[in-house]
Formats: sequence, structure tokens, C-alpha cells
Amino acid sequence: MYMVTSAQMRELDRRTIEEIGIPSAALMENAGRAIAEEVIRLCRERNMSRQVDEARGSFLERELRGSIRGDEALELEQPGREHWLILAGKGNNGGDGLVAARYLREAGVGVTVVYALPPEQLQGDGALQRDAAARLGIPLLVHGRDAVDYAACTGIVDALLGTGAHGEPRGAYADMIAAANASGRMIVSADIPSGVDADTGEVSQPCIAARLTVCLAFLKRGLTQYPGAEAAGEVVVRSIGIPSELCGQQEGLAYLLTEGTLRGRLRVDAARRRSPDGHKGTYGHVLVAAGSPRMSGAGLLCSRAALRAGSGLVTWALPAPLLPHMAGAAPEIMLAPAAEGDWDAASATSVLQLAESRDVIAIGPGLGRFEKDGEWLRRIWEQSQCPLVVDADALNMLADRTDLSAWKTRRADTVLTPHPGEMARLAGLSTKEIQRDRIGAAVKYATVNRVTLVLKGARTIIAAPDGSAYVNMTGNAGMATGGSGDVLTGIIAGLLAQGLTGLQAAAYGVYLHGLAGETAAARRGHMSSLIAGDLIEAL
Ligand SMILES: NC(=O)C1=CN([C@@H]2O[C@H](COP(=O)(O)OP(=O)(O)OC[C@H]3O[C@@H](n4cnc5c(N)ncnc54)[C@H](O)[C@@H]3O)[C@@H](O)[C@H]2O)[C@@H](O)CC1
Ligand SMILES: [K+]
Repeated sequence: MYMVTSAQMRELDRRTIEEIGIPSAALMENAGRAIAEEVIRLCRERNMSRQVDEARGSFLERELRGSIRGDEALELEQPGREHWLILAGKGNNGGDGLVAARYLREAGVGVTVVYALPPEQLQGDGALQRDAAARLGIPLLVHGRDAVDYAACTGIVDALLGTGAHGEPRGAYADMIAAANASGRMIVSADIPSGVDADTGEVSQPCIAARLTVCLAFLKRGLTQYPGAEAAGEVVVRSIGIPSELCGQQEGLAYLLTEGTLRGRLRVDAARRRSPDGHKGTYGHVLVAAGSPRMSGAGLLCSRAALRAGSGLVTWALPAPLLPHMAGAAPEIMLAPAAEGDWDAASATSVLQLAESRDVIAIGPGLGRFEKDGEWLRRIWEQSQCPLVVDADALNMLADRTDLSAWKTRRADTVLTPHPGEMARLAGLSTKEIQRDRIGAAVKYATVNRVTLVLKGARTIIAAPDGSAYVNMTGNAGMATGGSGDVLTGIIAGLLAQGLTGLQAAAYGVYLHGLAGETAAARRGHMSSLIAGDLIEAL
């Protein structure tokens, strides 16, 4: 599923209208109708229990009616119980709300339009809709002029601000958002909740807290990232007649990481799947350079996850003193002493030697920091020929480098898996700055440094060196537990070993890691008790 910024959306609107010749009023009509249909659906759901009681009767009635059907998407039994306020801004978002008001009225739902500003200020398509609503006699109120009883309605359509919003909602808009939230009524937002930044997911004070957001044409990025994702509630993307080919032609697109995206754009070549005559060598060999006396578990989790992700073989390079303690901890893993004492700069040579006969290196989990570790990492970064997954302490070593562009460009794929704190150090920003625009920060780092970047956290982002980005939806808050990241690193390395590209391995890895979290939570009965080892077992 495509995801767009407001600038990309504006350009798509423009091209549809000017190049394809679909009138803007037609797009607005489709938008408003889609919103009305979703409102009706919600009303139906709310009345569900009552409808179940009456289901038998209505079923018989439907049989008698034969095969002639009405516009069921806009049909509501006993619509008279519903009265909705349509909050309309002065831009096109308000115009969408006015169209929705017409269709809801048509379905028998009581509607009152509440204009944020005097309706004379609406222009273009919005003015056309204002006049149509007036001619139909749809009741209207104007904020600041008329008293509005928000609590007297059964639901609210928020058509105040859409993708044309800039900055914090001001004046009437801010007052109306606050009043709508305070009413406690169900709110359906047109396109985006007013107050959410469509590109970043930042929220203003105040910001609409929607039960449902009817996103128009294409998913807006900001609805996938917190706190915007929270404000949006359930999100449904409705087509309004803008051709998706046009969207596909845009550069630097983002995608929702759905099963469709994985089976489509990120499809793995059939030759990469398990073949009946394969042997352990067919599925690659991961070298894990991780763990230290105080954090040995990180290396173990990473190595086990690589195996569970399907890698044929896994060798864990670790400091020699750790070896006797780890022997037997996971009999499937081969152990290789790579440093005499703890990790040191000289051990880069051993890691590189071990890597010569392996297909991928995963580096970082539980490594700790040591003297000249930046040089250690640089040697492995520049001299290893195979794909590299960089995590945890290795990311901090990378963050300390003076200038990554002075390092030799890697020919093989490089995947970085920072959490927001590590990302902040990598980018030289604060964690808050990273979280403010996660997609933007991830894409920038990935393109400038030519790496695949996995920015972890709820709704993990995978950014590719070509500027495309993917947002993951699987997983749960139970995965916020020590070692969860080490497991992800292992999964990605395990997938790389089987011949997936850096982008594929990162995307499938993140998706499967989240799915494992969901499975593990279901097995445990509650997400809170989930621990990293459960994720491996759920793979
Ligand atoms: N052809 C199109 O462009 C289409 C646009 N559509 C709708 O139009 C929306 C975009 O419409 P517009 O570009 O007119 O913009 P909006 O309707 O999102 O809002 C812009 C208006 O709000 C004011 N405003 C902006 N930021 C404000 C703030 N922080 N506080 C108070 N007032 C503020 C601006 O002065 C402007 O009048 C989309 O989100 C979508 O709902 C749909 O109708 C489909 C077709
Ligand atoms: K809105």
C-alpha cells in the first residue's frame, strides 16, 4: 500500500485534475461519499446488538425482496436515531465534510453543519458544496456566532483541517477541536484528524482524537507513526478516483509493509525458497560477532534467531573466556574464539578471517565498548566482502566516527538496526528530534550513507538506500523487552544468509519478528510476560 506526504498528495491531485481531466469536484464528491459510507458503517456496528435480535425478521424480508438491492453502503435501519455534527473548515477538507453531510442526510441521518469561519469564506469546490447544502436546507451553525451543543449529537465528522494545514490549529479550529473531544462523542475524521501532521505524525495541542479516520486516495505517512497513529484511531483508506499509476510514478515513495507489499514489491525469488534437495550449505552461514562476559545472552539470542530464521549454519565469534560457559547452551551453534581476553582492536583480524568462509556478519549485540573499537569496526566494515548487519554497541562505535563518508563504501549490503536512541547518536540529533519525524530521519540517513536502515520502535521503519521506505504494522508492546533487538538482528542475518537482499531481509525480518511477538503473546496469554526467547520459539 502506497503512503504519501501532503506535497506528494497535492501533486497527485493536480495531475489527476489537469493531466487526466477528472474534475476536482468529482474527487471531492467521491471523498465525501466515502466518508458518509464509513459513518454509516460505524453507526451500523454501534447498533449491531439490536440488529442481531431483529436479524431473523430482516433476513426473511430480504428474501422476499428478491435480488433488487438498494445502495446498501448508504442504508441505515432506523437512521432517525442518529444526529451528526459536521465540522467544516474553509478549505477542501471542509468541502469533503459538506459532501458527506449531503449523503448522510440522504440516508436519513440528521446532520448539522458547523462552520469554523463564516461560510462566505469558502472558495472553489468548497463554496459549491456550501451552496448545495444550503439549497437542500441542511441546518448550519457558525462557530462564534451560534451556540453549538456538541454533546447533543450522536457523532461528529471532523472536516476542519486536512493536508493543507500548517502548524498548530489556530483560533476557531483549536476551539472546535477541543469542544469535539470534550463532547465524548464518536469522531470520524476526514482524511486526517485535525491537528495531526500528515507527514510526520506529530500532534498539536489540541488535536482531534478520532474513532475512525477516512483517509482519502492514499495513506498519509503521519497516520502510521505515533502519536498521529493514536489520534487517528482505526484508519480506512478510500479510493476517490486518483489513478494509482500516478502514485507509483512518484520518487521516494513509502509503503505500508503489508503481506501484499511483501509478496509484491519485495517478492523473494523462488530460487531462494527451501528446495527439496537443499543441504545446510544451501541456506547460508551466518557469523555472529557479539556478546561479552557481562552480556553473553545477546550473542546467544542473536545466533539462535539466525538459525530459526532458516540459516543453514551459524558460527558465533566470541571472546575466548566466554566459550566454556556457552558450550552446550545451544548445541546447534558453532563457537569460535575471536579474542583472547575480552574484545580488543586486534580481534578484528580473527573476525575477518572467520568471515571469509561465511555469507553474512551480524555484529554488535552485547559487544560492549573497548579501546579503539571504532578502528575495529572500520576494518570489518571496509574489509569484509559479505553483507553486514550492524546493531547495538557497533552502532555506537559508528556514531563516534568522525565521518562515515571517509570510510570505504561497502559493496555488499549493509543493514543498520538502531532504536531511536542509537539513531539519534548516528544522526547527531536528540531522540526527540528523531521521533518527531521518524520516516524523514530514517530515509535521510539511509540515502546519504547508502545503507538499509531499520529504525526500531512501534511502527518500525525500513529505509532503503534508494529513498524508499516501508512501515511495519506487526508486533506489540510486549516486545519492548531486553534481547528483542538481538533477536531481530539474528533474524535479518539469517535471511541475508539465504540470499535475500538487504532490503528484503530487513523488511521480512521486521515483519516476521513482529508476527512472532504476536504469536508469542497469544501463547503466553498476555503480552506483558513476553521475553526475547519466546520470540525465537515463535518464529
Ligand atoms: N483536489 C483536491 O485537492 C482534493 C482535496 N481533498 C481534500 O482537501 C484537503 C486539502 O485541502 P486544502 O488544501 O484546501 O486544505 P485544508 O482543507 O486542509 O485546510 C486549509 C485551510 O485551513 C487554513 N489553515 C491551514 N492551517 C491552519 C491552522 N493551523 N489553523 C487554522 N487554519 C489553518 C488555511 O488557511 C486553509 O484555508 C485534503 O485533506 C482532502 O480532505 C479532497 O476533497 C479530494 C480532492
Ligand atoms: K480532518
